[in-house]
Order: sequence, then C-alpha cells, then structure tokens
Amino acid sequence: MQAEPDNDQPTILIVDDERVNRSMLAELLGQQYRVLLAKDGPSALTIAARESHRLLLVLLDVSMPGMNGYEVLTQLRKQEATAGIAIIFITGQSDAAAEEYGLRLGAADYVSKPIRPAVVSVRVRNQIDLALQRQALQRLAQVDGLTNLANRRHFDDMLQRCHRMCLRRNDPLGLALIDIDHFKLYNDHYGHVQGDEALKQVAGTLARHARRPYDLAARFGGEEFALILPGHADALEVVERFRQEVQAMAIAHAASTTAPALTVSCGVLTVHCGPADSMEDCLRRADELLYDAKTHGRNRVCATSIGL
Ligand SMILES: Nc1nc2c(ncn2[C@@H]2O[C@H](COP(=O)(O)OP(=O)(O)OP(=O)(O)O)[C@@H](O)[C@H]2O)c(=O)[nH]1
Repeated sequence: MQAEPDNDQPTILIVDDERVNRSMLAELLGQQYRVLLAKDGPSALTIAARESHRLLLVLLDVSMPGMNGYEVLTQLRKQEATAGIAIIFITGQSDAAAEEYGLRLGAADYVSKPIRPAVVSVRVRNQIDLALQRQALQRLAQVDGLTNLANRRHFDDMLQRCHRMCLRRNDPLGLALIDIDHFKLYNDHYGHVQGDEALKQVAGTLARHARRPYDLAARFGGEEFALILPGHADALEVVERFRQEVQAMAIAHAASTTAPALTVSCGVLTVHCGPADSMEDCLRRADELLYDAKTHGRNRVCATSIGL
C-alpha cells in the first residue's frame, strides 16, 4: 500500500505493525514526502530492495512480531543497494540501553512513543536533508567535470558491480574503450579550448548510446572514453553506431591524417561472465582491441568475445 507517487518528493518508508501508527505517520509526512508503508519486517525489506534507488529514510518500529526492527536494519545493511538508507527507530522502549543498541547498529536517530508529531517532523526533515546532501556529494564524486560523464573511479566501481550482476543473471557484459584519433594534433591545430569542446561533443554522443538503465558512459582519462553495456549481446553494433555518429557530426579536423573530420577508434570486448573473470584483464583485452583499431587505420571498431 502506498500514497500517491510523486517523483520529485523524497521517499520515506514507514514500518510499523500497528495500523494506527502507520496512518498517523503517513498523514503527518505525506504532504512533504512520498510515503510508502509496510506492516512487517519482510515486506519492509521487499519494498526497500525495490525502491532502493529512491528511498532515503526508513522510519522503523523496533517491536514487531516475527522480525523486529533491529533484524530489519541488519538485513538492510547487508545488501549493497539498501546499506546506505538512513534509519530512524520508533520505539516504546525508553531505556537508554535499547537506544544505545539501536544507534550502535547504525540507526541515524531514535523517536520514542507516544509519537510527538512536531518532533518527528523535525527529526525526519534533518535526516532527509543529510541524505540529500550525501547524495549530492556522491554524485559530484562520480562525475567528470568537463564532460559530465561518469569519472574513472565510478567507472571502475560500476564495472565490478555490473560484472557481478551479469554473473548472477548469466548475461553477457559488453565493454568498450574508445579513443579520439589524433587528438594531440587537434589540440595543436585548434587550441586546447576547442579541444575541450570537441571532448564534450563526443561525450554527449556517447552518453546517448548508453540507453539502458545499467549502461554507463565514462571518461576513462584524457581523450579516452569507456562504455559498459551489461546484458548486451550486441555491444559491437552499439559502438559501431556511435563511431559512425561521431564521424557524421563532421567536427572539422584539418590536421588528421585519417579523415578531414574527428574520428574515434574503439575496442569492444563481450565477456560471457565466469566467477574467475578479472575486470583488470578484461580492460587490458579491450585496450589491446583498441590498439588493433589504431594500428589497422583508426576510425574503426575491433571486437571479440571471451568466455564462451
Ligand atoms: N583539450 C584537451 N585535451 C586533452 C585533455 N585531456 C587530454 N588531452 C590531450 O589529448 C592528447 C592525447 O594525445 P595522444 O595520447 O598522443 O593521442 P592522439 O594524438 O589522439 O593519437 P592517437 O591516439 O594515436 O590517434 C594530448 O595532447 C592531451 O593533451 C583535455 O581535458 N582537454
């Protein structure tokens, strides 16, 4: 059961076995937040897993039949997707030892019953503000400032995660390394500022080719880009379309010995995942394919599959 969804509002999950408490908190917080409700621990875990990308805060009753609030918190912390969600415990127990135990488990705050609406509102707002600040900082730490693509650190992180996901789902993992051809000559000819503009244009085109939810376009470093395409058996086609689109943008490159326009070379590896795969080895293999594309004339894609 959930209130009317609103994409712009922060999402809060209220977990309480007593209907009257759920209703009271939902009414109190429903104006400012998107509120989801759960009546027990297992359904709280299901909702949290499904909504992990949007869920900022869980208001969690400690005493519930079956699975208590402490167990719910412990389970949430075990899953990567839900580990960072802030928790406020709601409890009828007023002893300091119980409060200390909950805080030690990782709760952000504590609210005692009977619920005082004004206090709950402020405590919730404080935690939501903190969660939004954390999210903003996290985003900044993951983005390349010039191109707005994922930065190298985020790319490395996501490559490991996507590998684990593809392994679980028995899906192929597409991985591409991309390098702008003769970019030193471009900078030398047109200047560094125009070089930056060209990098942004290529990055924008690459981002449009990362279409599915888990696809990731990244700046790998300098004038090198990367693409993670989880679940794509057609990574070669995706990257080939990108290469053609860059060429069709016709960004003049008078100093290039490959074409009169800016072009890219690409190495594409499709990994049929196994538990022993090393992502470092896969990147090395993709880099060799990129090198092949460079040595075979540039403005082309070289691809192979491994692990079949
Ligand atoms: N404008 C600009 N240039 C950059 C940036 N980062 C790296 N570069 C330039 O990218 C160029 C890369 O040069 P090289 O590694 O020699 O590669 P290349 O000239 O593209 O040659 P090939 O890869 O063999 O086609 C260097 O001149 C770097 O200064 C950046 O953020 N902005």
